[in-house]
Amino acid sequence: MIRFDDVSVQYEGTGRPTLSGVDLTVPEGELVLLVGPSGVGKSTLLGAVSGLVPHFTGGRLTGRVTVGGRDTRTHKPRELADLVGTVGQDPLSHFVTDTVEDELAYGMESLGLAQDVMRRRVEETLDLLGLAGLRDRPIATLSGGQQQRVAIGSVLTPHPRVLVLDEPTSALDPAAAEEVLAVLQRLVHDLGTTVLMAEHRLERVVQYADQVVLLPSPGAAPVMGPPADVMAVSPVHPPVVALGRLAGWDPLPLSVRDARRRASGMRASLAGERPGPVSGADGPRLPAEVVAAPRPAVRRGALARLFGRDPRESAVPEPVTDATTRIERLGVRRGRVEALRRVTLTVAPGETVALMGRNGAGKSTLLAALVGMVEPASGSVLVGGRTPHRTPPREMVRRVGLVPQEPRDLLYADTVAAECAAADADAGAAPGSCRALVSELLPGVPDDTHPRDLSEGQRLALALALVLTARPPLLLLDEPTRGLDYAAKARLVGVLRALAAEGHAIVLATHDVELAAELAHRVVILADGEVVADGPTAQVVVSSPAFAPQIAKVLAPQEWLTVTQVREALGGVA
Ligand SMILES: Nc1ncnc2c1ncn2[C@@H]1O[C@H](COP(=O)(O)OP(=O)(O)OP(=O)(O)O)[C@@H](O)[C@H]1O
Ligand SMILES: Nc1ncnc2c1ncn2[C@@H]1O[C@H](COP(=O)(O)OP(=O)(O)OP(=O)(O)O)[C@@H](O)[C@H]1O
Repeated sequence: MIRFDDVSVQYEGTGRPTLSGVDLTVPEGELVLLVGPSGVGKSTLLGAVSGLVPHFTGGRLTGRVTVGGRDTRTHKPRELADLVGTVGQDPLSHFVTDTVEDELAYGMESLGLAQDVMRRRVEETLDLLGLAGLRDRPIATLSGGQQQRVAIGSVLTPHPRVLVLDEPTSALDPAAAEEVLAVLQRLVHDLGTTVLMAEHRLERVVQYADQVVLLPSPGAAPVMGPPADVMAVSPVHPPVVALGRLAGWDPLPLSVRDARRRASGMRASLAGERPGPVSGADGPRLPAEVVAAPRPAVRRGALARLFGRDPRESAVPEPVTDATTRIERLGVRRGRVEALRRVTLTVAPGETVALMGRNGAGKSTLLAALVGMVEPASGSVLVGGRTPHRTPPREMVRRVGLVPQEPRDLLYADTVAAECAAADADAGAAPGSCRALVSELLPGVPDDTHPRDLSEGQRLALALALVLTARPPLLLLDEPTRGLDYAAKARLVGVLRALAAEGHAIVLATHDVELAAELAHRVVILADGEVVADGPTAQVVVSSPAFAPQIAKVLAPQEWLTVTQVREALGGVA
């Protein structure tokens, strides 16, 4: 159904091709998963199928890509619309209408489908993706995960024969991700739809794949095969595969269920052991330049963007008195929605708290309240002794830094180097501090690249580095692992642990249960705007089918959370 014949893609201004001599066949009616490290060219490969590469991205494509027999170089994306449905990494940039219902109908309207067919499919899709309650909502007021569901729904309604999905579950809560994957699997099994999907969170998807395509490194030939075979050699793999490799299980397990069946011996060997602390397994990994920098910090450009004001005017340093973040009986309204209700929470210096909960539960709203971007309807918020929404941004930035869900919101310069130079200057940090952080988080990001041309993971690494350069006492991260591969995630964990050890308080809103297990001292679960659980990570997540990491599910009722803990307890080597 999809064929690549000797395909290479090279972007302008880059020294070497991103894809080189790719030969690949995706058969009709299969779900094929595309995996590989951040920035390796997954989005580029998907773009060549939907025709976005090179028509919209620029660069030079040689060789031939055909979908259902149509050459994507001679057919514009518009001329493939009846055949291929595409969801990109940034749903916001794809929306063409204003409301949920209109967006679901748009693709069918452009294909000229009959009114009654359109009506029926919109209703079906609203139900299928849990969007019925949001049908009249302006898309701009939806949470990140709600938007991602609309983006997926809008490509399903025209019933294309081929679906091309770039990280379709990156903003979804664990249950929503399972629902979406079940829908995709049904399309593949019942309608013979062909699905080509890139995803970093392999723990969510690998068990659904018929075949896996691995791009091992930029420009290298892809490796394609049955999931277990590719996982045996892949540098990116989910925790159950890491556990299987550690134990030498053959065939490798791909799902929690497979691993549980194999794990009785391992459970017995671990019975007398107690899980070590998850944090602290790796030493601190802050680059020297950053550790050496004095702690100050105004991130001017970024703040002007976030707050609509430039906080440069007279940044007079003053001591931060109360370092504990205190939220009491906080209520926040957004439009007609009561986004937070009676939320009480404290975060002490040195503590890392993971905020979890379904899409739309209020996580981003809580982070927005901590930086003063939304105003409480009731209750109080204190950060560094100040009430955020009443405090000038130039004073708040010395107390709190936010990496938003969409990293693009922080980027405004023309090159990576210029962004970093500005961040160093704003933070009063040693020149090179920000750059060292980018390289630490994701090596291989070129200095002169325009931030617009970075891959999703590279862009996130840059945004993280910009905020981390200022080393704010309270660091807020909204879904910080979107687009990051496992290695980049491990490096992020190292940097954040080092910051926590230095006394920074960290709050991360995340759907990434593996990240929470690795990093968080405490997990707070929000449901419909209220706190429904708040406690030590192991206690909160181990008993939760939605929020438990894979290792906890495999080894329950024992309280193991990560492969590193198991490896250390068994005293073995991976
Ligand atoms: N329009 C462009 N112009 C120049 N370089 C680009 C462009 N688009 C992507 N690149 C570069 O090509 C490489 C591959 O990017 P791509 O987005 O395909 O990677 P990816 O595997 O999807 O990454 P991620 O997992 O982080 O999403 C990156 O180094 C990126 O900086
Ligand atoms: N401007 C707005 N007008 C109306 N409702 C809004 C607005 N902004 C957010 N909401 C609603 O407030 C609720 C909380 O949104 P929030 O973005 O805090 O959720 P979240 O937990 O971060 O979700 P996700 O996991 O999807 O990112 C959602 O139901 C959302 O639709």
